[in-house]
Amino acid sequence: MKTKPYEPNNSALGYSVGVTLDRFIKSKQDDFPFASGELSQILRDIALASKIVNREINRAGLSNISGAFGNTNVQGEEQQKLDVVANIRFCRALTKGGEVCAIVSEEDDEVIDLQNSSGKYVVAMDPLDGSSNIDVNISIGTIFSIYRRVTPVGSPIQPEDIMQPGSKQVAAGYVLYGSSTMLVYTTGKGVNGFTYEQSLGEFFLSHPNVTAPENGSIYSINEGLKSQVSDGVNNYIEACKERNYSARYIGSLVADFHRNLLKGGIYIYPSTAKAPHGKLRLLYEANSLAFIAEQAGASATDGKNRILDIKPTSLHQRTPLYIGSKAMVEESQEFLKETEISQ
Ligand SMILES: O=P(O)(O)OC[C@H]1O[C@](O)(COP(=O)(O)O)[C@@H](O)[C@@H]1O
Ligand SMILES: [Mg+2]
Ligand SMILES: [Mg+2]
Repeated sequence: MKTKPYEPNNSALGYSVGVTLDRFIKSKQDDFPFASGELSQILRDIALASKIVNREINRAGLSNISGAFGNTNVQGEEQQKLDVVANIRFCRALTKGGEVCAIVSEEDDEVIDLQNSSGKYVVAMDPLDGSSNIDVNISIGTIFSIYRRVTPVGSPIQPEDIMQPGSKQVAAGYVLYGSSTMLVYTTGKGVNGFTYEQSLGEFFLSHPNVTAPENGSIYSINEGLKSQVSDGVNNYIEACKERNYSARYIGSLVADFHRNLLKGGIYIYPSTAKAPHGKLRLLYEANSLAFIAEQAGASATDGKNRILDIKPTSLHQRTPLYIGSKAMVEESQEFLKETEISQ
């Protein structure tokens, strides 16, 4: 029998759909720290939940899951129905996936123990970030960090399994529900971004090996906080203005971070008079994005210390955050030091 190798005539297609997230994960599995397939499964579970959440978000205005849930979470913040829905979807996917033993979620005051005697991983997550933007059709996100538990698999979960510094993350990522939906993640070997093709129900590699510009000309801060923040922060923002930098602030951390990561810029949520430890959460906002930032060549500090070096002391701990292009983060720290010295 005559045979021939498969040689598709790609010019007939017009475009190639490219590499799916699933294939990409498989092709990179050997890069993973423990390479047994469990971490790959967690990433798949997160991708699956994000597709469901994406669908819920898209139709929120037409369904009864928009608006407030009528409850406040442990942070004293009003929960939106979609915060609750997203939390359930991600927790369910991670439970059914079978690789996770515990979940830390913004929406749950305590650690969720999945009672999974074979789960080697702990996930910390902000199921829906930027929830004040849900009902006004503005970009929102999901943020996640994955850690390997440190105590023996099968034994009861211990605080040291949960309270690990960000430098111990084995993977982290975010999903941006924006003008298109994207999943961006790292396993400590660079950062890759995938765009969701809704009609095919698949994420495709669209942003291979993301690298952050060394410097930038975008600054992102809630300027309504001006009277509450330090002189150092205000002086740095003034310097940005004098250079005609662009002010861009969406109010969804994932969206603000993503833009600055690709275009070059800095996102600042400093300590304020009302929130001396800042507003953002270390375990499932700052750590995840700091890991991605560093893997892309950017950086993240709390104004003094590298975010990834901070040893957490409480589950929903907050931290100031200066994150983005290396040169901008460094310069902002110089402004903070100068005012500290002159005070
Ligand atoms: O309204 P502010 O104070 O500028 O806060 C905005 C920040 O708060 C957050 O919304 C907090 O996230 P949640 O929506 O997950 O609580 C960030 O996404 C965002 O950057
Ligand atoms: Mg958030
Ligand atoms: Mg949230």
